[in-house]
Amino acid sequence: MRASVIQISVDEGESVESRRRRAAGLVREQAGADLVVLPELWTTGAFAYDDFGREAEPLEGPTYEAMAKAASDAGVWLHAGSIVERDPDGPLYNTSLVFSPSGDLAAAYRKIHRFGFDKGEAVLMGAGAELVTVRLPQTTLGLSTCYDLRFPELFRGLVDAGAETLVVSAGWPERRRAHWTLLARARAVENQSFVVACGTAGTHAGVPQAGHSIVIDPWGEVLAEAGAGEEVLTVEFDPDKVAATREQFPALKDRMLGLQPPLRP
Ligand SMILES: NC(=O)CCC(=O)C(=O)O
Repeated sequence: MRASVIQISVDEGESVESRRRRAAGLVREQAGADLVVLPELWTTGAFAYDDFGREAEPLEGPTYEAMAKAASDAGVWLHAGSIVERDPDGPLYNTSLVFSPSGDLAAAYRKIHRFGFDKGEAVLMGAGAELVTVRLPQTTLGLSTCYDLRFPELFRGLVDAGAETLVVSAGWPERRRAHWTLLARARAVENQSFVVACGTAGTHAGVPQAGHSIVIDPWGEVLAEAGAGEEVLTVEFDPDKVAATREQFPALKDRMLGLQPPLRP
């Protein structure tokens, strides 16, 4: 299986419209890949909170249109990263879109863990409530977005739902790059799954981005890692390695579910 991870640069100097055109062009160039992945909120930038309201779009808005067409032109499964979704009956959401090679929407995932504590995304957006997996011919994807990476129970839930390849679409800052790499590898090892983690390059809202998109196998080995700048990371991997790893080292079978808190303080 061949995956292309598009670590696009998100900088204020470029308009959203221009970046949308460029992203669509980069997706088209990946014809022949099985899976193409874009990062979180690459239209506005994950930290450009002041732009969220202005750039919010309906689910089937301009980014949806451009990405559906790019997926079908390239004939690839496309995780199109996330958009600021304006729900007509509710708040804004940080919503990831996955398209099939015919350009049909296969899944939408609303980010569950919002970043910012008591500001930014955490107050500007609503929280998703549903885990989302997507069945591809070669593997089952489990979807997550950026800050979700810090919450292992989300990934365990995805594995319980059949995920074998955990996709992390992110806009992770350079300041915490060590956490990004460490957590991505931990999620791969503890879930005996591939991790395909796509971040952004560039600087927006004064926040330099980490880049360093990374693809990790179920044993925790790094198959490919990007640098800091804009880059398309291409990697081949064997999806059967998930079943083989889980069989050879069946740690997932030793889970002790329903542990109780101590009886005495
Ligand atoms: N966009 C995000 O979710 C940022 C997450 C982050 O910076 C962190 O977890 O650290």
